[in-house]
Amino acid sequence: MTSAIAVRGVHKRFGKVNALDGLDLEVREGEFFCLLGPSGAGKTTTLKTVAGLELPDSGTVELGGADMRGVEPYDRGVAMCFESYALYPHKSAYDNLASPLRSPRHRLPAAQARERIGEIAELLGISALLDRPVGRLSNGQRQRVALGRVLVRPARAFLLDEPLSHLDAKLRQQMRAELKAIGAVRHTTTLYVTHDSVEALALGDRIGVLRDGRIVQTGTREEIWYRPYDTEVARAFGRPRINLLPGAVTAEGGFRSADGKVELPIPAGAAPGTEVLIGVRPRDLSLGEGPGHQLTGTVYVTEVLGRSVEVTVRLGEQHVSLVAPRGDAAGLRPDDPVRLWVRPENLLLFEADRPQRPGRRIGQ
Ligand SMILES: Nc1ncnc2c1ncn2[C@@H]1O[C@H](COP(=O)(O)OP(=O)(O)OP(=O)(O)O)[C@@H](O)[C@H]1O
Repeated sequence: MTSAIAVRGVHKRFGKVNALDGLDLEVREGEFFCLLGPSGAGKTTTLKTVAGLELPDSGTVELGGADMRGVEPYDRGVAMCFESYALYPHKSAYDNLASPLRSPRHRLPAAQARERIGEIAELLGISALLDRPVGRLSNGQRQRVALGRVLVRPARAFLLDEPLSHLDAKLRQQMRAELKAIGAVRHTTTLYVTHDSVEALALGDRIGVLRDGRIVQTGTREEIWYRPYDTEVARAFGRPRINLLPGAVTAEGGFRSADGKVELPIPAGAAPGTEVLIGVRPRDLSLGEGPGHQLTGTVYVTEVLGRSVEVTVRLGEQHVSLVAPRGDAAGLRPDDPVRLWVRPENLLLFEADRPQRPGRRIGQ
């Protein structure tokens, strides 16, 4: 099957900065693909390269199987929404939404245009603002108009650059839930850029993790969550963050922490003496006794997170955090002894981190 978007071996330099360093990316037809990466990873440059607003130094961009070399942005048929949105400040929100439908290529009869705009405005919660000049809207309202401007016209793909970043937390969460339900989005290949892993997990049919201008891992949320490529990917997903205990593989093939206080069987084969990190997510550690590996420690601190409690436990010289239902953690005080348990399948094993090179996961 041809990919809707294929980026192959793209390099892009700005002076001394290697913005894209051999980027490979494939987005399938109709897929909602999230590109996740920290600031400066090359997310915006990737979108601009697909849109044709930046030209690769080398490598290719294909849309629907066709090489885009020499094809102008306007002729690529993609619709892009920038974080720094370009709107007409003196025109009304309605006119801003309508302008793409007045271009020769996407012209719609007035009644049909009104219907389409009404529908998108409704879904984005901006119906009441349509008569207002965009210059007098809040940042969050303006951002929704900018998103609407992209979604209003048919496109072969939507390229969205942090389109919810200016919304307050509540609206952002609500829009996140609604965005994928918008008919146009459901039926159109979407490449969505974000630095927010919660957003990527919530929205992405698949997620591509971008680092230093290259994709380090592509997968479904389950693949990225359960089989992270390395410690940095593991740390990027999940709050509180994954616990990573340093130690080494023993002569018997188990794990012993660096301080000698924690011993665990390991989930994958690794040579004795190998320096490793054993990873367990806070929600996979439980208080008390259960069908898994048992650990003992003392309470360091507890913090209420709504209906659950984050408990930080001292295990030897290390701290681990776990998230427990409020009932289980009620009454725990600093220095109380506690027992913990973890299912063997929830342990992840990584090579030790080295400078500039996060430890890779060991095992299948
Ligand atoms: N036009 C440009 N001129 C010079 N350097 C640039 C230009 N555009 C991007 N860069 C540099 O290329 C690198 C990647 O930038 P890019 O904007 O793609 O990252 P990003 O992942 O989108 O970051 P952010 O989340 O901060 O927007 C950065 O180091 C940036 O400073």
